[in-house]
Amino acid sequence: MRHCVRILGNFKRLAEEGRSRSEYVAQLISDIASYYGYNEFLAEKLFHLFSVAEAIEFFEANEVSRPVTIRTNTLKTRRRDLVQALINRGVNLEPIGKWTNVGLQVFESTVPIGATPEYLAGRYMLQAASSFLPVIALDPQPNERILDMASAPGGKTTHIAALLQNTGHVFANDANKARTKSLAANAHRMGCKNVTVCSYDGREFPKVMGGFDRVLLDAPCSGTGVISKDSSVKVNKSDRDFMLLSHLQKQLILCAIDSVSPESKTGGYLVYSTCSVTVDENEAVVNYALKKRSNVKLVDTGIAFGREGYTQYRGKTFHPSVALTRRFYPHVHNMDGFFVAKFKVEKRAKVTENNVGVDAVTSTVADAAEKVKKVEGWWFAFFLVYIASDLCVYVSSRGKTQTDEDKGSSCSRTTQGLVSKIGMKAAA
Ligand SMILES: C[S@@+](CC[C@H](N)C(=O)[O-])C[C@H]1O[C@@H](n2cnc3c(N)ncnc32)[C@H](O)[C@@H]1O
Repeated sequence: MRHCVRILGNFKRLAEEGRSRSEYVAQLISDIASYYGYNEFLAEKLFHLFSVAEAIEFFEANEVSRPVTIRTNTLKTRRRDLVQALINRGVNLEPIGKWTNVGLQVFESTVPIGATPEYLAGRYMLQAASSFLPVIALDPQPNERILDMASAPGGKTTHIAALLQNTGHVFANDANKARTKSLAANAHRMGCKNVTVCSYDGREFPKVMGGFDRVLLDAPCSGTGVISKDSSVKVNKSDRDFMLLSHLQKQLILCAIDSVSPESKTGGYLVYSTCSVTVDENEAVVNYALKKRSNVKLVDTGIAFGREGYTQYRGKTFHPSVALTRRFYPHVHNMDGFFVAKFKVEKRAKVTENNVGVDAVTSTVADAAEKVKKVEGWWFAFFLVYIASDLCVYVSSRGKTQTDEDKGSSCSRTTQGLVSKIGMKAAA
């Protein structure tokens, strides 16, 4: 491996005659796969995210556990008081960094950190540092109505509830009903009185409920950012898995966007996050959302560190604003691999009577007009838009404007207050 890395670092001078760069790269990927125990497909996918030398750092970092970190529950205590209580029990800990005023890193402990009286009393949550980031980006404001679309076991839900100081309302949803038990238990333990737990496929929103000030979509993902915690990811992911995940994430993100109220006085934001580092699950999903929903734009995440998202990757070009998204890596930030994007949702430019899927049609029409304009000139483009806008009104009135990818998502904006009808369980 070292040999290949050295040669690829100075190919012109060091390569053997007659051996191409791609031969060395293929050899290196195969060596990485066998040395670190990945299937070759995933080793290659992850390798291409970095320069050669950095790829090795990434694979090495995945072999090492990340620091144990906890989040102070400000509904029950102050960080200073928690530190004192835990020091008294023989825990050696200190603040994680300047970017969080609730996080603590545990260096060593004479007691199990997940079973102290302070833990059982809900004064803190055992939580990876990277998991703080989406909630920092979400930046919930008191009295807001917030949807956590894929929320179990509730690390981020309980963080949101704490930032709301138990005001407003958090709807904590997860499609997996069994997982909502630990979510409800965590909400209870942490003293969250503003959380309602529900179990829907996220793609049913906003049909079941909409009009949220902010939505967090911490999406189901491949987990390529948390390999140090779950090494099974190294061998159990195939090309098909990434295709299916990306497809689901695209459906979910459109529903998440449509669940945000553009009229919100204090918010109107969506945060999309994953604990994966692949482009298919991150920039490609965000870029898809930008294409499908003309009423959203990416904004700064408000997180002071992290690498910019890719705007170009292996022949794919994304919208320039995708640079506003943030990537976090184990070998760079000493935290799990993570991705965070923040969208502002604005009012739709064009509203029809039933407001179903209009954007998809108008943007397709606009795209077509743009192509025609180049070939045939302005007059023909105007003619096409005129005809097509009639078609748009016709199609949207029939409610059949969604693409295949949109279809499973039930993303109509028929927001109704169905809370009493949908069998929700109050967590507190
Ligand atoms: C990354 S985990 C969420 C972690 C959680 N946000 C936290 O901080 O504790 C992704 C979650 O998505 C849920 N999920 C998978 N498919 C879903 C869907 N179609 N709709 C809603 N939730 C889904 C999974 O059950 C899983 O709990």
